[in-house]
Amino acid sequence: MQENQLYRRVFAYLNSLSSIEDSDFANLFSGNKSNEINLFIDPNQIVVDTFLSARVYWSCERGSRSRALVLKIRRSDKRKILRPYLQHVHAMFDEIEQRRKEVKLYINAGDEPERNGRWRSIPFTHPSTIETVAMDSDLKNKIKSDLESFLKSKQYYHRLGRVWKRSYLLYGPSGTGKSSFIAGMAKFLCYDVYDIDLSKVINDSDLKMLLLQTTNKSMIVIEDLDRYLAEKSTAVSLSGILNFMDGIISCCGEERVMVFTMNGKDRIDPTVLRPGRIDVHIYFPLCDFSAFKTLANSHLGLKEHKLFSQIEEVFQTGSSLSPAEIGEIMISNRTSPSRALKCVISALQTNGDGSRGMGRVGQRLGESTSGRFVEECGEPGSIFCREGVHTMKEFRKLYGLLRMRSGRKDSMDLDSVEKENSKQET
Ligand SMILES: Nc1ncnc2c1ncn2[C@@H]1O[C@H](COP(=O)(O)OP(=O)(O)OP(=O)(O)O)[C@@H](O)[C@H]1O
Ligand SMILES: [Mg+2]
Repeated sequence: MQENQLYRRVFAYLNSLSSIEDSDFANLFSGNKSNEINLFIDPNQIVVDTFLSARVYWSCERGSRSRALVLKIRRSDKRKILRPYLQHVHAMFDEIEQRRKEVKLYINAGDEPERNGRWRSIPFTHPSTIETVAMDSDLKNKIKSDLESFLKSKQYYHRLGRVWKRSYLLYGPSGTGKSSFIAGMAKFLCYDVYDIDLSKVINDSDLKMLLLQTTNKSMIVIEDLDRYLAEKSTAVSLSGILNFMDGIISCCGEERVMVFTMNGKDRIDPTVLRPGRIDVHIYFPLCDFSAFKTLANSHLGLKEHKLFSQIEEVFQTGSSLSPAEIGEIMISNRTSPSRALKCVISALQTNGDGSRGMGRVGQRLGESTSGRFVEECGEPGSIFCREGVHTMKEFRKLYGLLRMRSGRKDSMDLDSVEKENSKQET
């Protein structure tokens, strides 16, 4: 049921051979870099390769449900070169991968039996990195060193008889950078991302199958797990999720990082959150003054400004918005940093009681035609004013059934990280 890794390796190796260009026909695909064109072996095409002065012939066969690569070697050469040749292909693949250095995003498609496998991939070009996400710098460094020590811990996990995998929960209100951080983690690890859409998973065993079809060195992501569990909007049962996270099936692959996101973990069954299923908890808070300064620097190029003290005071009254909301105000007003800061102040003051709706506010920013900020910012023509923003009152009216206090705890499960770090090999 698992993808034959040798197939993937040979396929990549063959497509890197110059002889593929000499054949009468091949498939042409545009690459990820501009002007890049890739040649892929075509069914019935024969690609010739040479190894230790022997010639070998590859062809590609495609049935309705399977694909195969066929290797032909002269009988007299077979004993001498077959194994070393395949080892050579393995080694070359590692080099190609190293050069490729492109992270892929896999998405689970609906059930299409005529197609091979359930995952579809595209190059993962999300622009976020760990560095571009505004968060407490100590916490960021701890997460980075946790990831680094995971990468180095193969022997350690094996000695313990544990699967070499680690699970992270990113939780916090909408628009606080959880998805962006996932992209940053994937790039930091150079892992492919398998993003599981639970609404497309047919049942528990389908979820297992998806897991079996992921590769090593990959990050498996389930976003909004709390919503799926609360709304029961997936055909997967709670026990299906638990087994996926830590069941016997999760041992069928290694070097996996699992990442789950939630808006809050209060309503989650504690068995989901137990160590092993979730090793590290990372809280993504609403914007505080320090995160605001990071955003002002990255979005407006401001390290200091005379309005900063006023903004700090507003934050001290308990007002807050998500980094997505503040970032959006800054982007829309980036031609005038002072106006951007004034707009941030108005937005924070409008949200002055320190609590806020925690619906998916950040994602709805573009939908309003509210002109409220037009007067407040005195810039009737700006894009931000015309298209960008609801007032917080309007947000609440629309989405404000759920409210939450904007606590600011540094909630990574540091105990477990530190205990483990101290044990891990360097
Ligand atoms: N901490 C942050 N630092 C920098 N940019 C941020 C931060 N949080 C959010 N953003 C920006 O806001 C937008 C939304 O962020 P993102 O999708 O990562 O939020 P999220 O926490 O996943 O939200 P949701 O819970 O609704 O999925 C992105 O464009 C992102 O760049
Ligand atoms: Mg998200």
